[in-house]
Order: sequence, then structure tokens, then C-alpha cells
Amino acid sequence: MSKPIVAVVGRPNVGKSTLFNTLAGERISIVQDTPGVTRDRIYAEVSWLNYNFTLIDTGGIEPDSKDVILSQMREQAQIAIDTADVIMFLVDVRQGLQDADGKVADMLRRSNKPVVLVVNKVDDFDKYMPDVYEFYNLGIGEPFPVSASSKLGLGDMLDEVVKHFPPESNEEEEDDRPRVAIIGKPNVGKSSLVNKLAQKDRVIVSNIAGTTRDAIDTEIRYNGKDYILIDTAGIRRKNKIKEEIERFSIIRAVTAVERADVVLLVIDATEGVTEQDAKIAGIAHERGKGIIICVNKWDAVEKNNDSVKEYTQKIRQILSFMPYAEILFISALTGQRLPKIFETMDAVIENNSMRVGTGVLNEIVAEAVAMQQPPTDKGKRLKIYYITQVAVKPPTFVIFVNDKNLMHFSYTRYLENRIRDTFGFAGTSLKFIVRERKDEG
Ligand SMILES: Nc1nc2c(ncn2[C@@H]2O[C@H](COP(=O)(O)OP(=O)(O)OP(=O)(O)O)[C@@H](O)[C@H]2O)c(=O)[nH]1
Ligand SMILES: Nc1nc2c(ncn2[C@@H]2O[C@H](COP(=O)(O)OP(=O)(O)OP(=O)(O)O)[C@@H](O)[C@H]2O)c(=O)[nH]1
Repeated sequence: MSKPIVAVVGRPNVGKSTLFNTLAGERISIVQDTPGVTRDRIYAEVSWLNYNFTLIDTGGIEPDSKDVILSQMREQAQIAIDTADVIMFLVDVRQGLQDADGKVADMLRRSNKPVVLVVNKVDDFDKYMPDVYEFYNLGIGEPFPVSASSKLGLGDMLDEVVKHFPPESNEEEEDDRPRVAIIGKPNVGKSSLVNKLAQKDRVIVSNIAGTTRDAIDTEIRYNGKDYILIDTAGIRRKNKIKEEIERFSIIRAVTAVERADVVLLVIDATEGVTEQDAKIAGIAHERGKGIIICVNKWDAVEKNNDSVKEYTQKIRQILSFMPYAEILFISALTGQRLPKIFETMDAVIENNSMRVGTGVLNEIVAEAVAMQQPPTDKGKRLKIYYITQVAVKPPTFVIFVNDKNLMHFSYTRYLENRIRDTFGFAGTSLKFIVRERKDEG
């Protein structure tokens, strides 16, 4: 089930970051072993009642002259319109209604996207409510008063936001064709790869029914099998600032990965793997998707016998949080290893939804425990009672133990590796949940 996307739009200083932090809370730093992205406040996972959604901050505007602010706000709003299921339009009760707010409101209204008007800095409802009503003039509906910093009014606001989420069982869920997201930094060759994969077999380029987003999906057929390519390269922005281009490529990646079964992370071989590649890779890793690293432009690299080995080492080092990812050296230009991409995609998708039996799983773990004693702390040894797979996409295992605190990351890693020795699970992350069961042993 892909999570709804909620984008926050608003003028500088209205409190976007504050709202973001309040809603995302500690969840922002949950993934310790993935690089930067979550800490950049570009996106975060939010849980509210039974709802989970991805919050995106399209902002990051430097306050400048009024003209610049307006044009940047339009840009932000456009990104939100292109990517989000629901838009939160944030305004500031202290600054009151501004010209730019009106212009952006017009734009949002025309998009027909659900918009929730949020009036921030209402720290005292009695005092500020009369000023809140002024925002009805924007013509985008009822203003929801909140205080992001004092955590007031957020419940009512979120109730309104989740009301607009698309119904859970839409056509996209029933469609069993694999969905492939092609992500990567600007200029690494994403469009070229999409075109090469689609080639003459491109069937339709269309909006897939049931999605409220405007992403363009391409349906392709290879060896008699259908796939849907989720294209993040099609949308062009005339951003001038480097940080903005980066922010936008991350937002595009988040929204595409959310809907995908398998992710092709495209890296430019002529540049080598970089920290920004790692940030984008982290998006797919966090969401437990199948991952294939496509080292593109391999035709343009001067190679020797060690090139593949050297590139692989460097990738494994910079993307150390995803040692399970498949790596392919390709050329979107010449079509080198195109069949291999499809073959690997099929395998990775299968691995990402593979189930293994509880019996054999427990045998493997028992053997692993016999080979390497579980850790102890203050004379108490970790005991592993039982392991079972509870979910797929990604394969998720629950391990029952005597004391959670004794289950170190390194021992989980060890068990993961033993499980991989038997079942492979190439290209997919595995998730482990440790539960305590005090009554045994
Ligand atoms: N009184 C009050 N101040 C707030 C509230 N929310 C945010 N602020 C303050 O407003 C200022 C701007 O908040 P930010 O969250 O940085 O605003 P922003 O929209 O992210 O700003 P940019 O990064 O410039 O786009 C800060 O000084 C916050 O402390 C609120 O609910 N009440
Ligand atoms: N030599 C070589 N050049 C390539 C290859 N793939 C793409 N290119 C070139 O790299 C440049 C960027 O390719 P695009 O496909 O536009 O890259 P993109 O990732 O879609 O770029 P954005 O839309 O900006 O994110 C173009 O000049 C391509 O011709 C390849 O396999 N080999």
C-alpha cells in the first residue's frame, strides 16, 4: 500500500519547519544507518491515528525581494501540485493576509488538488480567532487555526488532511504488474534509461487510473511480461539554485519510490558514486524496496581489468547501509546489459515478496546460534526462542528473545547473513523486529 503524500507550502517564516518538526517528531531520526536525507527535513514519515503519510517540505526559500518570494512560492506550489495527494497551505496569523498568499491560493485552487488552509501562530485562540477569519478571503475554504510551536489545533487540522486521502483499494493496488521507479541525481541518464527500456515496445504513456498524482507512468512489455515504469525524469524545473535542484530531485524520488516495487538507482559512472547518490539511495532503503544500482554511462569509462571491482568497492563503501543491493554496469546509450536489467528486476521483485517457512528458518537460526554464541551482558545471555516471518515487501521477521536489550545490532546482522546464505534475498532489505517473551526458558 503506497502512502499518501502531503506537501507543505507557505511563505518564508510562517513556521513550515516548526510544523514539520512537530508533526514528524522523533520519527525524523529513526533511521540511524542511512545518510542525511531524514535530517534535512525535506520529508518525514508521520503517523496520525490509523493513518501514515509522507510529509514533504517543498520550501527552503531564502527571503529576498517580494518578486523573488512570489516566484519561488509558485515553484513550491507547482511541485506540491505535481506530487502531493493533499496540500497544506500554511499562512501566518501574525503577518496577516499577504498579496503572495492570494496569488498562490489562486494557483492551488485551479489545480483542483485538495488544499487544507492552515493558519499558524495562533498561540491563543481567544485573542487571534478574529484575525483567522480574514483568511476566508483566500477562497480556498475553512482556515484551520494552529500553533505549530505550542502544538495547538493540530488534531482538527490532521483530521481534515486525512479526509482527503485517496480510498485504500484503488486500481493501482489491484494492478499486479511490477512497478519500477527510476531514480537518481540530475543528469545521470534516467530519461535515457526509460527510453531505452521502453524502446519500440512502449505501449502507452498515460496517467494510470486511480492515482491522484500527475506522475507520468509508462507501460512497457518485455519478453511477454508487462511492467510499469515510474518516471521521475520527465518533469523539468527551471531552478537555478543547486540546493533547490537537489531538494526537488529528492522529492521526486520519494514520491516515485513510494509507489514502486523495485527501484533502479541510476549512478553516473563518469562521476563515480557520491554522497548525493547515497541520500537518494537511502529513500529506497528506508522504504524496504527492492534495489538495483545501475552504474550508467559505462560505455564512457576507460576501463581495465579491475574497473568493475574498484567501482563495486567504492559503491559498497559509500552505500554501506545497503550491502544487499544488486549492482549492474550498464549503458542507456548503447543498451549494454539491458536484458540483464529485466532479469535482475524479476529476481529482486520475487525476493522482496518471498516467504520462507518457519521450520527451516528456526533450523537455520538454531545452527547459527550453535556456531556463534549470542552476546551476554552482566552475566546474562541472550536467548533466542523462536523466529518467524510475518510480512513481505520487505521480508519482515519477528525474533522472540528473553531480553531485547541483549540483542545487539551486530548479532542481528549475523543472523541476517546466515539467513541470506540460505535464501539469498538478493536486492532486498530484510527487517527484523525483536520481541521479548519473559515466561520461557
Ligand atoms: N508564536 C509562534 N511562533 C511560531 C510558531 N511556529 C513557528 N514560529 C516561529 O516563526 C519563525 C519561523 O518559523 P520556521 O518554522 O523557521 O518557518 P519556515 O516557514 O520554515 O521558514 P523558512 O525556512 O524561512 O521558509 C520561528 O521564529 C518560529 O519560532 C507558532 O506556532 N507560534
Ligand atoms: N555516454 C553516455 N551518455 C549517456 C548515457 N545515458 C545518458 N547519457 C547522457 O547523459 C545526459 C543526461 O541524460 P538524461 O537521460 O537526460 O539524464 P536524466 O537523469 O534524465 O536527467 P534529469 O532529467 O536532469 O534528471 C545526456 O546528455 C545523455 O545523452 C550513457 O549510457 N552513456
